[in-house]
Amino acid sequence: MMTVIVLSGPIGAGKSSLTGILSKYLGTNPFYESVDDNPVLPLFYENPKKYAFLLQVYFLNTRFQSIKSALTDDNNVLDRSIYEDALFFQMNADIGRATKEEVDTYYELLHNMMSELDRMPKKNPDLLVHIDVSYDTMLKRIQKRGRNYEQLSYDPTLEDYYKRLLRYYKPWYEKYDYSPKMTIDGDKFDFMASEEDRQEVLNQIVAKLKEMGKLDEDWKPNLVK
Ligand SMILES: Nc1ncnc2c1ncn2[C@@H]1O[C@H](COP(=O)(O)OP(=O)(O)OP(=O)(O)O)[C@@H](O)[C@H]1O
Ligand SMILES: Nc1nc(=O)c2ncn([C@H]3C[C@H](O)[C@@H](CO)O3)c2[nH]1
Repeated sequence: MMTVIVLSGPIGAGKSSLTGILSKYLGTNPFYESVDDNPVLPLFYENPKKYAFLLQVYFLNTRFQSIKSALTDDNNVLDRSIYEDALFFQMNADIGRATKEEVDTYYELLHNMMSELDRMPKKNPDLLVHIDVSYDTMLKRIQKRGRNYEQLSYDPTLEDYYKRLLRYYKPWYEKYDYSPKMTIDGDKFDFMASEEDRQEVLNQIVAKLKEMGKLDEDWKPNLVK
């Protein structure tokens, strides 16, 4: 059975990490967001006002490409949903980093591209797994990962940007209804360092997939790599 799982959550929540862990466990394919190979991301952090729109179009394009492959392929796990793109752009527009014309053009393009998905075998993911984190956890992980342009030492106004992002995520997740959804407590579970925590998180996701009928009741991971 073809199952598409999408991860969501703020910067540094652990989406890429969990995408890797989960896809390995389920024996499916991971699809990653374009970050280290993204030529616009450093430009954006250097000059957000100038590059917010370009970055948004860049992400929309790469995300659309991975959705097209993921929705036609077998079983997949996607690192971040396309539904979060509008959240990012709305927030950037609200703090004056995009003009009204850019916002309108972006939304029209987004809707136009999303309507193309109607032709796909499936339009929405089967499950959204949201990683919930506090500001402190988010910041710790951003520091641990160490991308220069995401550090507060690079730009102290990022503190406000990150706190604002967390505020935008709450209502976004509550409203999200394109598929069943579940939350992982990213403050509580250190699924990178603790084997026990990792297993607990995987168990929660597997239990949800079983409850949804996406995995058989007696499903066991094939741990032979
Ligand atoms: N649950 C966790 N416990 C401890 N460390 C974690 C956890 N999740 C992620 N990390 C660490 O935090 C850092 C950020 O994780 P990751 O790159 O997976 O985040 P992300 O949500 O994909 O971020 P982005 O939105 O920026 O792509 C990495 O160094 C990772 O090892
Ligand atoms: N402005 C903006 N809009 C987006 O849609 C978007 N999606 C991701 N990102 C940034 C966050 C992390 O630094 C980095 C990795 O997630 O990329 C975005 N930034």
